Amino acid sequence: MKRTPHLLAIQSHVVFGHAGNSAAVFAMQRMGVNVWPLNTVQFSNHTQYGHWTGQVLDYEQIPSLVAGIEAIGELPQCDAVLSGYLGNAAQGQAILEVVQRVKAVNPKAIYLCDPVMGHPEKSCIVAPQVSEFLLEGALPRADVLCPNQLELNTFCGRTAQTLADCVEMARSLLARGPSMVLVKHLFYGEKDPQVFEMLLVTAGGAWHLRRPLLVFPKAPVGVGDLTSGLFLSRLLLGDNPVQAMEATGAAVHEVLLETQACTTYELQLVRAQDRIVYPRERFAAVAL
Ligand SMILES: Nc1ncnc2c1ncn2[C@@H]1O[C@H](COP(=O)(O)OP(=O)(O)O)[C@@H](O)[C@H]1O
Ligand SMILES: Cc1ncc(COP(=O)(O)O)c(C=O)c1O
Ligand SMILES: [Mg+2]
Repeated sequence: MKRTPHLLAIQSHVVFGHAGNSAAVFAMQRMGVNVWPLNTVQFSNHTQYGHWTGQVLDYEQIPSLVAGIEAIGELPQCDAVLSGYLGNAAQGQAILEVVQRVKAVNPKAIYLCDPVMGHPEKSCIVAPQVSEFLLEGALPRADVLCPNQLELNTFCGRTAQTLADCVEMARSLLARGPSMVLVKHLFYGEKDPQVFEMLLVTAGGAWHLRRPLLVFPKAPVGVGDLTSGLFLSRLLLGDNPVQAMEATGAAVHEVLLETQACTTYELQLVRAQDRIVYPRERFAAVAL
């Protein structure tokens, strides 16, 4: 029997709605992965509502919780660490310690970093110094990096104008640490406004995926977290990076179609659960 992979997911939790672990955990479990959620914050709701209540986890809890798992002998089962929304930069350093610990007991384990940097225009609020941590601390240590366009631009210190720019910029990150970069959403000067585009770059090549751009009164939140979580899940389940990108694009599209049909701001993950696993449509990644 094929072993079920285990994944330590370190990102936000929201009591109401879907962002961070609250967007990704259920979908990753539905895809067939054992998820160990470790919540960096517990907020009432995601920050794009403009106000929220709740707390940031004390950063020392992160290694402490992982030490607890190690003490019961289960840490070597951990196949991957995912990090996303951080409550502060100290949590980031704590996660790097955890990655080191996991790799010490399972050298095959991978670290996927979704570098959630915040987006003041979208009211995505992230603590100060988190961006510096992601640029200096996380990038060199990540095996897989899943930025959105704004985050890619920040890592590279320039704004992409063309698709060729995006490819070049993502490739430049391969020299700085990760062996794989998935840009979850491309946005550049010459972009076709009718399509939603993703880009995957590895040492072996670059692939471009196009799926329909859907119209929402207010863009749903948590899409990036869902994308990173599903991409890592598919890799752990044995997909090659291109297959993982295609499966992820198709699954996320199904969630967004259901969300659009229900006219809700929050992602319709529960209603779309079967289609996350068995999407009706596939979008082929094209080698560039
Ligand atoms: N097919 C789509 N049509 C329209 N908007 C989309 C689509 N897929 C994702 N989005 C929106 O695009 C934005 C970008 O998401 P993405 O770059 O994946 O990550 P992040 O959520 O980290 O910014 C999100 O606001 C999301 O709601
Ligand atoms: C608490 C929390 N977690 C995670 C995110 C990241 O969400 P996204 O997947 O849209 O990048 C946000 C965005 O506002 C947030 O408020
Ligand atoms: Mg994001």
